[in-house]
This record gives sequence, C-alpha cells and structure tokens, in this order.
Amino acid sequence: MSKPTVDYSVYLVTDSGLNHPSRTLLQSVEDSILGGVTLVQLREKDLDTPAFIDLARKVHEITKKHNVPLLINDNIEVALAIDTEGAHVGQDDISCTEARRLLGPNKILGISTGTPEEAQKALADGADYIGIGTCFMTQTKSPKRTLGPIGVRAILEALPKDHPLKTVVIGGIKRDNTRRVVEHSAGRNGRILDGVAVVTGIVSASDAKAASQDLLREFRTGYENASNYLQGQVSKEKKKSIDEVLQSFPQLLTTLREKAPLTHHISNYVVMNDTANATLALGGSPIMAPSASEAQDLSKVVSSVVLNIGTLTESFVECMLEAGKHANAQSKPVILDPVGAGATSLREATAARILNHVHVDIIKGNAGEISTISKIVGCDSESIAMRGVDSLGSGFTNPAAVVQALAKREKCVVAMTGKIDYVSDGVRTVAIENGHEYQGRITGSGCMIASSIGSFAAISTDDHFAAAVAGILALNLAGEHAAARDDVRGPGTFRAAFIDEIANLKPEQVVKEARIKAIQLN
Ligand SMILES: Cc1ncc(COP(=O)(O)OP(=O)(O)O)c(N)n1
Ligand SMILES: Cc1nc(C(=O)O)sc1CCOP(=O)(O)O
Repeated sequence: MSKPTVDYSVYLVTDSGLNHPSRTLLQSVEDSILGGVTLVQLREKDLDTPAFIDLARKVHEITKKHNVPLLINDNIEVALAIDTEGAHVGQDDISCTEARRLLGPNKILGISTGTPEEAQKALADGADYIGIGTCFMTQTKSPKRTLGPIGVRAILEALPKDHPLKTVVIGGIKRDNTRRVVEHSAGRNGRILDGVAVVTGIVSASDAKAASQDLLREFRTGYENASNYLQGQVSKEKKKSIDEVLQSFPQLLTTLREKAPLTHHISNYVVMNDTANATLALGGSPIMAPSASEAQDLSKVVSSVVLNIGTLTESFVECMLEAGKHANAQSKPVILDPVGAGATSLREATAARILNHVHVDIIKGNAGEISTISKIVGCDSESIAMRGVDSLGSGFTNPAAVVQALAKREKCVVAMTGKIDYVSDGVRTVAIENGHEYQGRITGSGCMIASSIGSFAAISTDDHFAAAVAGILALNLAGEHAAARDDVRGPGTFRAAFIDEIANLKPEQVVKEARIKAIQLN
C-alpha cells in the first residue's frame, strides 16, 4: 500500500485519563472525527503492549470507517501489529531513522521537536511531519519549556519552504488560541503550520464534535489569514489610503465621544492617574484594574485593553497575561506599551512573555522599546540603548523601515513615538510631525498616547492603523494647543493645560492641523 495523503489540519492526540467522563474514548474519537478531526494519534501512556494493541484495534475500526489515518504514539510494535497508517515518536524514544526502518517507506512517521536543530534533523532522518512543542503551558504533561508562537515561528523558519515535511503545533492549543497561533507563527520563508495537535481541547470537552468543529474553523481561518499576510495582501483592497484615514478622523473622534468606550488599563503606578484622566478628557472611559481575578469578567464589557509594563510586579504580569488572553478570545483589541523594555532583563523577558501568549494588535513604544521588541521577535534592526524608560542617542537611521518591518513580522500595527512619530501596519507607513517638546518633559505622556490609541482602537476595530494614527494625532495636537496657551509657563502648567486641550479638541481641527506624510518603502 502506498503512503496515504494526510490532512493535518486538526490532529486529535488521545489520552484516556483525560477523556470526558460522559463518554468512552472510542466515542470521543468518533465524535471528533464527525466534527472534522483529520488525523488521530492513539497516545496511551499507561497500557502494556497487549492492552494497547487491543484498544488500538478498536480505535482503528472507527478511524478506517471514516477514512482518517491512525498513528500510534511511541510504540512501533503496536503500529506494526495493527497495521495502522503510521506512528509518532518523541526525542527520547526510538530514533527517527530506526522507526523509519521498522515502519518502511509507506507509513506516516512523525517526531516531536522543540528546536530548529531537532526540526532539521527530523527532516534529514525521513520524518513525514514534526510536532512542534510545547507551545503553551499544558496540564497534559510537564513541559521543559514553552515556545509560544514566536518560538514556533523560529522552527518553521529553519525549514525550507518547499520541502514536503509537514508541521503541527502541540501544547495548550484550544479553540480560543488556534487562529492566533497559526497567524502569528507563520514564517517569513512562507511556512505556515499544517495543523494543530490537540489533547484536552477535544478529549476533555463536554462535546468533542463541537470542539473539533470549532478547532477546524479556527485553524482554517488562521491559515487563510496567514497566507494573505505572507503574500503581503493584508486585505490591501479593503485598506483606506492615508488620505482617507485622515479624512475619517473627525468622525472617529465624534463616535469616540458619543460611545465613550470602556478601556481596561493595566497601567503603572506612576501614570495611572494621568492615563485615566487623559482617557476621560478624550471622551473614553477608563477602568484601571490590575487584578487577574477580574480580567475575564472585564473582557466581556470593555472594548479594548491597554497593557503597560511600567511598574512590574508578578501580579501585574499575571493580570496582563490574563486580560490579554481573554481580550483575544473576545476579539477586543490589545495595545502593548512595553515601557522601558530594553532597560532591564526582567522587562525584556516580560515583553517577550506577553508577546508569546497574547496576540497584540498595536505595539506602541519609543525607539529603545521598539528596538528591544524587534530583537525579541527576531527582526533585524539597529540597537537603541535605553536609560531607565528613555531611549538614548539620536534614534534609528531609518525609523520608518524599522516600524514597517516589525509590523510585518508581528502582523500588527506598530507606533513609534519620538520627535517624529512613525506608524505602520506593514503596508501603510506614516510619519507624524505634530506634538510639542513639553510632552517629553512630563511623566506619562507616552503612556497617555497608548491610552488614547486604546480608546480609538475600541471604535476603529477594523482598522487599527487608523486608530493608532488618530490616537497619536489627537494627543499631539492637544500638546501643541496647550503649549501655545498664555497661562502655560513650563511643564507643570503644561500638564494641566494638556488635559484641558485633549478635552477641547475639535474633530475638524485634526484634519486641518495634522502634519502627516506617507512613507513609501520597498
Ligand atoms: C503531534 C505530536 N507532537 C508531539 C508529541 C509528543 O510526543 P513525545 O515527545 O513522545 O511525548 P509523549 O507523547 O510521549 O508524552 C505527540 N505525542 N504528538
Ligand atoms: C502530548 C504532548 N506533547 C507535547 C510536546 O511538547 O511535545 S505537549 C503535549 C500535550 C498536549 O496536550 P494539550 O493539547 O492538552 O495541551
């Protein structure tokens, strides 16, 4: 028999110990196939070989009936005894070459990998696919470390695009994170995951068929979005031109003030009050809630979330991860302000942790912070040093190219603030020349910009680029208006006037006074 063609989209990996008590494992397998599972692996860690063979025979009856391949975990003897379509082996099991020798050329052979080197070796050793893991924390086994989508992407990028080796991700994959993982891990070499491998997300679900249907839908959507991104399409045809974006500002600001969208801020002690007041003055509504235990409830009622790593404690971080995860699940935009990301290794590690667990829609930072984030995600750029939360030096030689490259890589919008601000969604890139130097002489003006972007993102859900540009412009114009006031004598009086002028900003002023130019890059 020749090797079957395999669809890896939703790959069920079983575990009897985790199977939902309302049904047998055999029912779980059948229900999941009816829901859309395309490949099954029988993974039974506690059975001896005769019992494993017995169960495998029953499972194979079901999978054969539905024409879905069955693979056996770790035990080649069982795979050969039942003549299943193949097997999966781990790094600590029989070697890939030995497994291939025993199985012959026509069986499907998969191997677990957690590094680019292991993936390249699997390819050389004749595997048909690799399981890339552990992606996220899982209760199914104790992982040595988690890769997150960024680590998964590093492995995909170590593989040649056109080699037939297939890839699936494993570890903590659920309905709510599938789409993001597939989109976010897509490599710039054009590699996109071929599937998601799931244990508890299916076997422990109360309805295995519905869970599988959801996973298949999310995988397919993620795959389609990832291929659009990689082809540089990013729904270009639907995107407003820079001029249209500018013309849409009056309406955006009016809508913001009518709707007063609620934004969940996990902000820092230094600026909490300023960011709350700036949000209110603009017309939005802030809730400053740093407790992880209320993040899920809040995610249902807020319209956007701002994560600010300015004053780091473990409980802040826990809340940011929780709020980000639930915002993703509810499709609410997430704005990350990686305050001081390059200043200490804790801040850098925290930014990496957030980016690896949460899909961030808009990253806002100064040059030093953007340089650190670029380094974290493997985007080559010049390195900008930080002192405390401030960037040092004169900035990037080509700042527009840096923000565009990061936006493309992370599939999000990047806003870099400074004397000139740059915003890009990977396709459209602009420089904004508004603002006043007093903004740099009070604490929290950058954080207030992140809050302003958060309020605009809450109402401009289909165009985060427009939200980021609007968020920056609104505060920069308010800064210019405040600095021009007779009663402003320095940073102290500016601070109060700034809040006034945010509230006084007229929608039509934005278009008239904006100094914004489109930047064309290759
Ligand atoms: C698709 C897939 N990927 C990885 C694994 C893990 O296999 P292994 O490393 O052998 O660990 P155990 O499954 O034995 O705990 C897998 N089973 N499937
Ligand atoms: C079986 C397995 N292998 C992993 C690896 O990293 O190789 S993670 C994992 C468990 C996956 O279970 P769940 O979908 O419940 O998180």
